[in-house]
Amino acid sequence: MLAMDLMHHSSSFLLPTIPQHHRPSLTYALVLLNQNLPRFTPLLWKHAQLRLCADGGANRVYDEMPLLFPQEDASDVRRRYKPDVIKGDMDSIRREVLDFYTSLGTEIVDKSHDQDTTDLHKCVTYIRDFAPGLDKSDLCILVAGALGGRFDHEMGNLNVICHFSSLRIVLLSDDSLIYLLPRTHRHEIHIQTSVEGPHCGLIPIGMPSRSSTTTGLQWDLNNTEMKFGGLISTSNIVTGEKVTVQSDSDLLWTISIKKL
Ligand SMILES: Nc1ncnc2c1ncn2[C@@H]1O[C@H](COP(=O)(O)OP(=O)(O)OP(=O)(O)O)[C@@H](O)[C@H]1O
Ligand SMILES: Cc1ncc(C[n+]2csc(CCO)c2C)c(N)n1
Repeated sequence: MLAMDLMHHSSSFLLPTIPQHHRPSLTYALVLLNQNLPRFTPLLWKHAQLRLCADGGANRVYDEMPLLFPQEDASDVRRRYKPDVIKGDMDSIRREVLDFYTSLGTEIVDKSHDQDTTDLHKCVTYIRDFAPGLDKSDLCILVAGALGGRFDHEMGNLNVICHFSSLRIVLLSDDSLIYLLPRTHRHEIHIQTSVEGPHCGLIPIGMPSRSSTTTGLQWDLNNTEMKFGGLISTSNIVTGEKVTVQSDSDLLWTISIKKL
């Protein structure tokens, strides 16, 4: 059998500066959803080359970014955090917010005719089709405000990372982050112990896993079967700075984010 390719993962986007030697060296795009902005959103914003708001996500940037800089003038903060694109079905963004960012030159993409895909899906499509010649294997899409709200939205957000399984997409809230480990690769996860862990989970998504194997966890899997309704790995603990995962089915990786 051919050896499977290794995929590296690291949450270095949660660090104030991303070390140059870090593998993989990624380009980040940020999508802001219509849900409480994580407190570290300004950091994600700084690391990202492209920033999109999914419909009502623009209200969050408009309303909540100034709250993260209470000592500064709100309108200064709003002008500094100008999204490149607002895309969605436009049923949640407020008129004043739309007018404000339109006047600053933000690109507005109105997809109100599409009531079958979520606003996050629409934003990921935009990023995927942006710069068509560009190799997307070095691209990582950070999604702020993806968890901890309405359950149908949370499941919709998880469905987006499964739908676009060949893209690196990270769902983030104040408390945790989630991404997909495709079965097509072996995975090496570098743990940023200053900002994440130790609680983590591995969840088979879409179909049962007949065999998953890990290293670096307190409760490692050893050729273990996992399925919904049977065993899934929750409340696991990372024991060091490296976790490896290999499975015959796609798994969700989740790890807690430290409150600093
Ligand atoms: N409570 C929430 N929890 C998690 N994600 C959310 C939540 N609310 C919105 N989102 C995300 O933000 C995106 C934009 O939200 P927005 O409220 O504009 O969407 P919507 O489709 O108009 O919602 P609704 O179902 O309320 O009409 C959604 O596509 C979803 O990905
Ligand atoms: C089976 C089914 N369930 C729900 C919706 C509704 N819906 C899904 S995504 C979306 C857009 C949200 O901005 C809406 C309204 C649908 N179309 N099909």
